[in-house]
Amino acid sequence: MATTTPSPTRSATTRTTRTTRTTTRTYNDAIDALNSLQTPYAAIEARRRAGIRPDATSVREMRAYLARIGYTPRDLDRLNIVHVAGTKGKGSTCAFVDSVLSRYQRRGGSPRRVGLFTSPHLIAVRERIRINSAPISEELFAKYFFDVWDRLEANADVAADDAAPGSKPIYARYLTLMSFHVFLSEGVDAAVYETGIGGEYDATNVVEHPVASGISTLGIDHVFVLGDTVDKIAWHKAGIMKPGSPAFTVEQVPRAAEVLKARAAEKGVGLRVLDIDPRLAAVKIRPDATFQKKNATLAVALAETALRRLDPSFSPDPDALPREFVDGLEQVVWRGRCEVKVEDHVIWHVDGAHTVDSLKMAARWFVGECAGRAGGGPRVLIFNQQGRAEAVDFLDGLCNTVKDTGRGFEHVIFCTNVTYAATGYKRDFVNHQHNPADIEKMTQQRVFADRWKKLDPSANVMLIPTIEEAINAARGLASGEHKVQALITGSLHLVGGALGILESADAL
Ligand SMILES: Nc1ncnc2c1ncn2[C@@H]1O[C@H](COP(=O)(O)OP(=O)(O)OP(=O)(O)O)[C@@H](O)[C@H]1O
Ligand SMILES: [Mg+2]
Ligand SMILES: [Mg+2]
Repeated sequence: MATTTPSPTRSATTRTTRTTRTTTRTYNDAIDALNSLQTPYAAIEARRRAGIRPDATSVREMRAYLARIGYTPRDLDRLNIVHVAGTKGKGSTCAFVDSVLSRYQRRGGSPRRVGLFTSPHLIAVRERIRINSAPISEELFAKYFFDVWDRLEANADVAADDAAPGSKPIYARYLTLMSFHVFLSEGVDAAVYETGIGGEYDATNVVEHPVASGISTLGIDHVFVLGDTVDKIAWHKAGIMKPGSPAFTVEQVPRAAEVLKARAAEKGVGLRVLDIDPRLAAVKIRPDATFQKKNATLAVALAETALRRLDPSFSPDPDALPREFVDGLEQVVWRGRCEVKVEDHVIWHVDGAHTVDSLKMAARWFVGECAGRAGGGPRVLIFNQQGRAEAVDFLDGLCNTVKDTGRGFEHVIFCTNVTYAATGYKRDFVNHQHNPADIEKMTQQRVFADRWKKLDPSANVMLIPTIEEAINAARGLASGEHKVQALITGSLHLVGGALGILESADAL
């Protein structure tokens, strides 16, 4: 083991170096070094102002980094990758596929080991890289993190035309690169990959021969990077379809469907558009909602395709899903999505939705849960979405979906993503991409509050600095026999911080 923590070298994509020098290489050292690879707020703003959008250089750069750590894209074929893009439902679809494959894995035979790569993380960075459904340990994370670090430095000049010599990939790309090293080193033979942003130019798109590609529900998100219309967004997502690999999607809005079809034809890919799988009628999908059945439908097709590749004797039954599929779908664990946690005085509804459409979905789910209960104490919303000005427009659908039931939120709390009142952020949540002054002054939360007061003048709107204090404020609203019915939503950072507090521990 080396005795010094490396400090990040200067690079085209890394602008500030914040790594603290220590003499060990622990998980915390790895997270500090990783955090130093975040593009700082000022640089993001400069790019935005200059209108710089991602292009093919990002995938070329990933190939260069892959070479520096000792792999070729061909090596990735050993991972038998299922690749998923989409605006919403990527993570859920990937979790379903992983859960099904893990059931086959546990039975023995094929696959021998299942990898899952998802983003963002909810509670700890290491949950983005899982083996047999479990986040890799802190020790393993630190080991592979610094392996990659050292290899990048030792081969700093390899493929110098495609990635600046001595540079390191930015945060999400580093984790993508590291996941390949983890999975290849640990003998994973089936891996499920969620794209980060988009598809065509996403770091995961260095994969050339996926076993199957899946495109989940498309809608509007990340407009600065991907474009402001659903057809532009669909173009990016369609970039994960590869000649020679089957591709699947679900019913989409017409403009998105057209683009997917056209790009599939261009690439010579047979794209199948799936209706909700009738075999799911016998499966308890949670939540019992159309969007989740679409995710499950896509997952079934992807898992069947992967299993057929891994085990030539596997043949899907058109009439019923095998036990492993049913168990995998029913018992999947995908935290922070449609979770209910019951305390003495509060029923918490926790969902990481953070787009216009998914927030409406989350609101409908909340209303449905509340409707199932007699009486019901005050309705409380805890909301945040940091650093995205357009997030104020997320509020209309959320407010109206609940209000349309005849009863809106009586109390609405806007807080920042700062976890704790006393100690600030957990290391895994440090985010240099936000303007610290905005968090300090609660600039964004004030805009949210003003909008909500217009949407629902009868609501009691509060601004509270941290997640911890927001949770305590909601608890303080309980009175009498009826429990507070609280919805926490708007951001996975918020939801991850909240789960950590509600479970008074690392909820992983
Ligand atoms: N198919 C869908 N259509 C609309 N909303 C969805 C769909 N699937 C999930 N959601 C909503 O979006 C939230 C996030 O789901 P999930 O983590 O699967 O999405 P994702 O595509 O991975 O999102 P992210 O952009 O955070 O990576 C869920 O909690 C749910 O409210
Ligand atoms: Mg997203
Ligand atoms: Mg996700």
